[in-house]
Parts: sequence; C-alpha cells; structure tokens
Amino acid sequence: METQSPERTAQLPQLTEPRNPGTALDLDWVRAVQANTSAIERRAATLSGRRSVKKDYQAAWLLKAVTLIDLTTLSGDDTVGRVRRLCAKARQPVSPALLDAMEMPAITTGAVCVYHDMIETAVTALKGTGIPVAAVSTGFPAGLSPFHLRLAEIEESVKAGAEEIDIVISRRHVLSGNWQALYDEMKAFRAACGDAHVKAILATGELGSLRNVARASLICMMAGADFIKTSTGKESVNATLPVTLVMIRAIRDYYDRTGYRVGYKPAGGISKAKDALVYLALIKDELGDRWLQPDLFRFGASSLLGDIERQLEHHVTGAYSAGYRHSMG
Ligand SMILES: O=C[C@H](O)COP(=O)(O)O
Repeated sequence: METQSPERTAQLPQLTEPRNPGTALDLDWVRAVQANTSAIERRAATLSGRRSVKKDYQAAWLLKAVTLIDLTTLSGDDTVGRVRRLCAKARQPVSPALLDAMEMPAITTGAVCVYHDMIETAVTALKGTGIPVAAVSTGFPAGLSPFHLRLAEIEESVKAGAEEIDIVISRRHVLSGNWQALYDEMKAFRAACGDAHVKAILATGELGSLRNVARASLICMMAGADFIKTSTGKESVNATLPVTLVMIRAIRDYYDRTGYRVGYKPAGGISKAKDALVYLALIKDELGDRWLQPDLFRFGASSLLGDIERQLEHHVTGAYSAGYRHSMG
C-alpha cells in the first residue's frame, strides 16, 4: 500500500507527551520476547523493493523527513566553523526559493547532534530558534569509559545546554544476558539526564541477534528511555529495516502494555531520500501518524539532507510542466 500525503508538512509545534516513567524490571516479560528472524527479514525485503510514497506526494513527504532529522556531525576533525555551518543548515535546511516554489512554509530540522565539546557552539548558533541540541555522551561510541565518568559526562553535557542526550549502552550486558545490569545502567543514565531527553543507542550491529535487539529495546524502555536509537553510525552495520521492525514493534508492545509512547531514531548510513521515505512509510504503517512528529521520531543522519535537497530541486524543476502545484493540494 502506497502512503498518501502527510497530514501537514510544516514543522508542528513540539507535542507534549506524558514522559515515559519506566517500569520495574519485568524479567518474565523480557524472557517472553522472541523475534522470528526469517519472517522479519522477509517483511523487510518487501519494503525496500517497492515505492513507499505516491509520486505526487513525495515532495511533501521529503519536507516532512527534513523536519525529523537530527542533523549530525560526529567526527574527530569537527571544528567550531563546521558546527556553525551545520547549525545554519539546521535553521534553513531547504532554500526559501524552493519552499516558495512549493508554496510551503519555512521549516527547520528536528535537532542538531554533536559531541560534547561542540555543545556550546551549537547552543549559541541555534539561540532563539527552538532547535534543540543533542549531544552524544557516555564515552560514545564504544561506551567503555569508567561508569562514573560516563555519568559525569552526561551531567556536563546537560550543564552545557544539551536538551537531548544520546547515551550508548554497554553491549556486553546484552551479549551476556545480564538484563539487570543493563536496566541499572540505563536507569542511572536516565537519572543523570534530569529534564533532558534521553535516547538509548543500542548499537544493534553489535548485539548478535534480533532477539537481543528486541530485549535490549524493552529493557531500555523499562528503565525510562525517551527514545531508542539503532546505532552510533560507527558500527560496521548501522540502521537496517529488519532492526527497525523489531525495535518499533517493541515500542508498540511497550505502548500497549503501559500507555507510554517511546520515540524511535534510526541512525547511521541513512543517506538517500528514497530510503528515508521507506522508513516513514514503515513507521506510519506500524505505529501510526502520531509517531511521525519530531518528539517521537528522528533520523540520525549526517548526509541525508543533501540528497533530499537534490530530490526536491528535481521535483520542483520537473513538476511545473506537469501541474505540480495542483498535485500538492
Ligand atoms: O547518530 C547519527 C549517526 O552518527 C549519523 O550517521 P551517518 O553519518 O552515517 O549519517
């Protein structure tokens, strides 16, 4: 089934959702989690091969995707200048001329995502825009620095102005089935974040199995994560569709049981506009429109915006002769 036009393409005000308070660790629930790998892979294979969004609505969906990007730079050679340019892009991700041609209002990206050292630069550059700064903390990407330093890093990042903290879990807790340790770690990270939103990076490419991905997703939600995120972007395998299916079904299961909505952030290697559309169609299909707002969905991506811009330009130049304005409604 092809996806129709999104409800609105302009960035919506941040919707307020009751915050996930977490639950007690329920090991029976965790042990009952299964993941039928071959069924998941079959379903994922059908998604990437088909058009996910009707051609007439693609530009509108691409603008929607822009509003959901955590525009990211996480490189060892990041500089103040690069982060300032990234923030300028986050404030105006699509040229006003292109937006005018599509009769669309101004939009921004969902957030900017940087290392701790660049938080102050990003906060200053984004002042007054309402665009939050997300910081990767806890010894990103491996998460193997001393535990007290990982907690201190979170606290420093919050103090520096990050409103969102992307933590990395200890993969070894998952690989050894030590669910209590994973739960305790996530709870401590959650507490250290205070009012800042916390995204739990599972590094799914290093978790060994889809069942482990499902269980780790559940534990992090039980421990109070606001978002679960696939990857750091530094693993050899990052966001994939099978992993996405597993994680968003865990989110749905958690919502069905507790009534709390947890957000989802696929990250790493998402650089093509057409792939972004597949993700959005999948989220709409499995979780519904409510999860297509910036408070419940983000793409973690450093180069996706460039391809989306190219596709939008292509749409606008090609569309006028085909009565494009009418098709956008
Ligand atoms: O969290 C975001 C990722 O690190 C971005 O990965 P990417 O550079 O492959 O888009």
